[in-house]
Amino acid sequence: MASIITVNLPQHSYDIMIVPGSLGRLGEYMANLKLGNKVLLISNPIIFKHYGQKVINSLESEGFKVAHQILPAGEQYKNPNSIQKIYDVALANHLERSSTMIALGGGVIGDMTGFASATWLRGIHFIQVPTSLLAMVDAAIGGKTGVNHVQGKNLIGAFHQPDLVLIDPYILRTLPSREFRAGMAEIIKYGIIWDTELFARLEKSKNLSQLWHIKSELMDFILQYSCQAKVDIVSKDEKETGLRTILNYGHTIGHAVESLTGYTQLTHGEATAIGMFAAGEIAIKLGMWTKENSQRQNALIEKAGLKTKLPDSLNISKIIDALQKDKKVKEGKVRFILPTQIGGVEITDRVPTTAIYEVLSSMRTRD
Ligand SMILES: NC(=O)c1ccc[n+]([C@@H]2O[C@H](COP(=O)([O-])OP(=O)(O)OC[C@H]3O[C@@H](n4cnc5c(N)ncnc54)[C@H](O)[C@@H]3O)[C@@H](O)[C@H]2O)c1
Ligand SMILES: O=C(O)C(=O)C[C@@H](O)[C@H](O)[C@H](O)COP(=O)(O)O
Ligand SMILES: [Zn+2]
Repeated sequence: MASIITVNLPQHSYDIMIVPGSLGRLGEYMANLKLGNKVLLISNPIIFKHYGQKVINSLESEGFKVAHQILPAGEQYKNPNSIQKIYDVALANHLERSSTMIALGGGVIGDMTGFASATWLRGIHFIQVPTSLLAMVDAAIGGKTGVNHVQGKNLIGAFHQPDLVLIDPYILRTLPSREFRAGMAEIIKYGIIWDTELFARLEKSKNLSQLWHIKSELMDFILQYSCQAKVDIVSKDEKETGLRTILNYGHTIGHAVESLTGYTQLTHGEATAIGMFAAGEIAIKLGMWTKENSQRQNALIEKAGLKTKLPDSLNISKIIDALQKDKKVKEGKVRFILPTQIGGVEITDRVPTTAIYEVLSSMRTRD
């Protein structure tokens, strides 16, 4: 079922189109936006092989002049070096202020293309064509763009909203199951921080770990409600001065774990699941939410095939140190998003280090 969600922001509004089979119509949708005719398509080898030519044909049939740049796949390549490569191609192809960069990929390609488009000529047009579940429900929406620093996740970046987000759910058919499960982590996040109806639907579903076990009506519901949750939050607080911070649920510990494992061991969704489990345990310790609710959250995480143990290689003190590099740190204090009920969280800087230490210790596979 097709649907359009409009993101209404003070400076720049745009549509998220969720339309099955729409990838081959990207050129048509873009033509309607009346953007300049030069386009730089950014993708990775895996995704480009599946979908690149279809997208190029669609754009060229509408008269767009298309250049493309393929970047290596993987979170470890989400770095300033890849951005330099995008700039080089933008220069070689004379991209102008009216030109557009298109991200055809998961969150890694989306975040990097967004950042390159935010900074090239101080900002050009940008279109998100998310291909992973995680990017469809989260990364492609809301204008957070950027790259990692070796020591910290997404430390370099900019807010830059896209002109269009085109979601073609059929593309998910080629997504590896591990990546599907990673997307489920952010979907469960919306259930905890915002939407009790979404949470209840996830609870009712027998399987959340494989696309082919989920009925298409449920998948439609999940895409629609997750995108809507993100839009509701971002449209109230575009630049994360308050409410938007709750979208970081599970990311405080999750990001530390990602950077300490060199961005290679865990997917972003897997690290977020670990972070949500930890946040739940910390909230129980502080008397902020019940064991029963925590079990409901953790049952969804498990149903999505996501693990909640820390990788063996990690040292707990190093995780605690790494929390200091989180972007939410304010006046030297680490801020956590902790659950208080299903559909509600609180932002707090009052988490004793001992509580973090105890929880993380309990999450090791060995003592
Ligand atoms: N900007 C934001 O608001 C935001 C939100 C959430 C996450 N993120 C970022 O997004 C990134 C994670 O995104 P991700 O989970 O999409 O990872 P990803 O971009 O690395 O993609 C995951 C893997 O799936 C493959 N893939 C993607 N779509 C495919 C398809 N349709 N068919 C076959 N293979 C496909 C990719 O090639 C890649 O190997 C992280 O860097 C995270 O920080 C950003
Ligand atoms: O859009 C947001 O805001 C989020 O926090 C969404 C997160 O899922 C996402 O991983 C985001 O990139 C994290 O933001 P950061 O500011 O902590 O890097
Ligand atoms: Zn995330």
